[in-house]
Amino acid sequence: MDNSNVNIVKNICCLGAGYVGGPTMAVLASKCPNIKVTVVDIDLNKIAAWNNQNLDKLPVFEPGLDKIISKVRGKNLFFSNDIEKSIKDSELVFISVNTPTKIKGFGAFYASDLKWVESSARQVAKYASGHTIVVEKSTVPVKTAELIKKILKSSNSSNKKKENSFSVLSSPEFLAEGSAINDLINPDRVLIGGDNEESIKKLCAIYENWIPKEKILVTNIWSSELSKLTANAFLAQRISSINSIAAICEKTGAEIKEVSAAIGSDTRIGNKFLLSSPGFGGSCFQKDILNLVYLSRYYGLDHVAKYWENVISLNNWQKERISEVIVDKLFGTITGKKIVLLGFSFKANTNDTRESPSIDIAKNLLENGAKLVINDPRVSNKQIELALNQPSKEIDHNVEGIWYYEEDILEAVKSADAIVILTEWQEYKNLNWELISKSMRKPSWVFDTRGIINRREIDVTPINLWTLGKG
Ligand SMILES: NC(=O)C1=CN([C@@H]2O[C@H](COP(=O)(O)OP(=O)(O)OC[C@H]3O[C@@H](n4cnc5c(N)ncnc54)[C@H](O)[C@@H]3O)[C@@H](O)[C@H]2O)C=CC1
Ligand SMILES: O=C(O)[C@H]1O[C@H](OP(=O)(O)OP(=O)(O)OC[C@H]2O[C@@H](n3ccc(=O)[nH]c3=O)[C@H](O)[C@@H]2O)[C@H](O)[C@@H](O)[C@@H]1O
Repeated sequence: MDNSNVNIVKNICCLGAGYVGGPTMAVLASKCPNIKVTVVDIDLNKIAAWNNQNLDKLPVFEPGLDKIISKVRGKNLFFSNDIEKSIKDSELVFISVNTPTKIKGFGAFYASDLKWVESSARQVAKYASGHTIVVEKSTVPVKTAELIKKILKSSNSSNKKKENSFSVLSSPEFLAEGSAINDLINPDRVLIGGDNEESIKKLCAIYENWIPKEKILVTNIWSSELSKLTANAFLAQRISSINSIAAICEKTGAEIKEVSAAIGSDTRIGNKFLLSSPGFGGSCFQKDILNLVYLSRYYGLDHVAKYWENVISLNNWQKERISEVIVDKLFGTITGKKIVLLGFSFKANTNDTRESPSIDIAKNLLENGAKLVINDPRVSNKQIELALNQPSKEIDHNVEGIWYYEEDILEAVKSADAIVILTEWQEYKNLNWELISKSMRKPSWVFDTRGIINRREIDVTPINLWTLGKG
């Protein structure tokens, strides 16, 4: 697209300072020094945390993020509570707010709750001045842009004095947590959906500051919205597919890593996203598939809905079956047994625990009376308490179904019956198994749900090793 004639956008506002808004705007600001970027949020504590001088206290842990923040914060990147002024001053507003699954009302447990998107659109309608480009960055159901357009339009008709105009674009985000900075700097593609050519050109011109033109795809707005849901559904489907095969490996003596390598070398299949695991977590895969299921049902496509719903049921089964394997190997009962969980975030290199498989597995083990010791290099005791909905409690020999947090792994494993590796943190790849084995209760077990342990290092100890997807 030829953008040579467009007026360059100089002020951008982003509504939502979360896992997407924060890192995305930090990279955008660092690549576009002439654009002033202001990130706002209704959560005042979050904005305060983004402004914290101690970069270890940023609300999002993402490798490389602290360096970028230290370079651009206060120069052309600002985190602010002043939503009104930030919108008023901006020619372009990104909506990057949460769109979780509804938990009540029509469509509960399937549809996305769009109340935050709606409130964002209302804020823009109220405070914008002049022509404002509104860009959906949140993942939304197809046709959400219509809702945003209606809200923006109605604000004009209800306020005769205002002479604002709006155009709405979709530009979904494809970053993955833990690799967000690299994903934002070198994306496979950037997607822009819309019908207002002038606005599309302006957004293209921003991205072209660092992204090659050929990677910027322009589609109609509904294709853009649907592509985001589809991308996540396909990625999640690969994980459920490989996890289903891992279960067959365990029964037959095949090895999932070998199978993944064998099928992944077929270029039509590709070698990425074929790691078996305790199941996919994160705030989006399940939510976005449920959204697709809801959409399919809405349009009477029951077969399509069932097809995608099975990706989630396999994922749920994976977490359950791992919990069952643990109980089974520990002589059918874990009541009062000390089990160490290594990893609570849903994947390595993030402090995010949303929908982490560790949550369901921990809950299953607690229900069965285990005494859990939980370790994670980036997740705090408080986050785990919230996720498990149960306060931590020092081990009491008379109480079952309790857990506590332990920073020191060697301390955690003392007298433990089992260790379960749930997140593939680098810290867990090079543990001293000889030392660990000495302080565990015998017979001791290690359950490796990520396939990260070197079997030879365990073989020289008395530990029994169970590896996911290995017969
Ligand atoms: N987390 C991820 O890796 C990815 C998320 N997404 C999508 O991006 C969207 C945002 O996700 P996250 O950043 O993870 O959510 P988040 O929950 O971390 O952040 C959303 C923020 O928006 C704020 N907010 C809500 N309503 C607001 C309003 N009216 N004005 C200003 N701020 C408001 C919330 O207080 C919250 O801090 C979701 O739709 C998600 O599906 C897309 C790609 C990757
Ligand atoms: O919309 C979103 O939120 C994002 O969702 C995912 O990103 P994310 O959830 O951050 O992380 P992934 O790397 O996709 O991992 C998701 C889950 O799948 C698991 N996984 C991933 C890859 C794999 O081979 N096996 C596997 O079990 C991970 O451990 C994790 O629990 C997508 O990869 C992003 O493109 C998308 O933007």
